[in-house]
Amino acid sequence: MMTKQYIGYIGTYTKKDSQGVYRFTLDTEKKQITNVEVAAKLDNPTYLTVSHNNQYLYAVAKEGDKGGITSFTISEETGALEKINSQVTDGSPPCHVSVDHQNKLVVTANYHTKKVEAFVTNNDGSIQPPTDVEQEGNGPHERQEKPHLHFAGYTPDENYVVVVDLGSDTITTYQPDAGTLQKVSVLDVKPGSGPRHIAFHPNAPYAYVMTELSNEVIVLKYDDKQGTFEEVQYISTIPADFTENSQGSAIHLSSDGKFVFAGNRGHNSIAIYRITEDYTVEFVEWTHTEGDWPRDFVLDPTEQFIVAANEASGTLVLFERDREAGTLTLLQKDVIAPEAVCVKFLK
Ligand SMILES: O=C1O[C@H](COP(=O)(O)O)[C@@H](O)[C@H](O)[C@H]1O
Repeated sequence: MMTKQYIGYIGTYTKKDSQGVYRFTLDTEKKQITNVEVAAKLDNPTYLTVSHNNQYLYAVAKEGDKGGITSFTISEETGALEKINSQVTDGSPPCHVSVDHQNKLVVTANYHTKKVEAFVTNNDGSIQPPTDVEQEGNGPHERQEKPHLHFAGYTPDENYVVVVDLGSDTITTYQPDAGTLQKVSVLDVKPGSGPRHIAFHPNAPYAYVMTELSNEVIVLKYDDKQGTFEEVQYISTIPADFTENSQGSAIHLSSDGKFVFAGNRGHNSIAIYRITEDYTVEFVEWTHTEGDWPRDFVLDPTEQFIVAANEASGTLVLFERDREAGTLTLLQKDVIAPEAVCVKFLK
C-alpha cells in the first residue's frame, strides 16, 4: 500500500529550547510521527493557523515588547515556510489566531492586553496593521481580575467572529465589517468557570466550550441568524475525586459530529464525550497524554489519528482513534517538540 504522509506544524514558546515554528510528518501507513525540525525561527509563535487553501501560515509572534502576527508562504512541495511580513503592536503577543476560508481576515485574541485584533490580508498573503476592540469585565476567581481573551475564531458560516474570555466568563460574537469587528451579542456563562476555547458542531447549531478554571465542557445552542448562544449542559472534564491542580485547555470535535475531545492540563488527559441525539454529551473515557500539560491537540486530515502537544514535557504523542467507540489507543510518545503549544496540519 502506498505510504501517505501529512505535514504538520507545531507552535511553541521560545523561552527555553525552542527556536520557533516546527514542522513534522505524520506517516499514516507506518502510524508514526517523523522529521520534527525547525520550519521558521521566530520568537514566541505559540499559536498558528493555516489558510484553507494551504498557501499561507499565520503565527503569533513577539518582537521585543510588541506582539502580533507573522505571515508565511507554505511551499506546496515541501511545506517549507518563507516569511512574508509581520504586524505587531505594543504589548504582549496574542494567544490565539484564526483566519476565514477566503483568507481575507486574520483575527487574534490577547490574554494580556484585553484586545481582539483583526488583520486584513493582501492577495500575496501579507497582513495589514490591525484594527482592535478592547473587551471589559472580570469575574470572581483570583485569575479573573480583568478580561483574559483566549480564543478568536469564526462561526461555521463565517458571518461572525466568536471571542472566548476566561477573565469575564463571556462568549462574545462580532460581525466583521470592512476590517473592523462590530459587537453583536454577549453570553455570560457560569461565574468563575473561565471559558477558554470553543468548537462548533459540523452540521447542527451547537457549540462546545472548554473551561479552564472549572474544568468543564459547556454545550451551547447556537442561533446562526442572531449570532447568539444559549446554555444547554455543563459536564466535568476531570474525575470528581481528582484534587490536584488541573486547567482545561483545548476542545475539538470529530467532523462526523459524533465525538468531543477536551484537554486537561494537570490531570494530563484528553476527556472523550459522545454527542447524543439531542447534541448534549455523554462521557466515554479519559486517555492519558503520556506527558505533562497537554496544551492542545489536533485530529489529522484523515481523522484516524490525534496528535497532542504536552507543553511542559516538550513532547508530541500520537493516538489512533476508534471512530465508533470514540476511544484512543497510544501509538507513539515522547516525540521531542520543545515548549510545544499547538499542532496544526495542512488541510
Ligand atoms: O493557557 C495559558 O494561556 C495564557 C495565555 O498565553 P500567553 O502565551 O499569551 O501568555 C498563559 O499566560 C497561561 O500561562 C497559560 O496557562
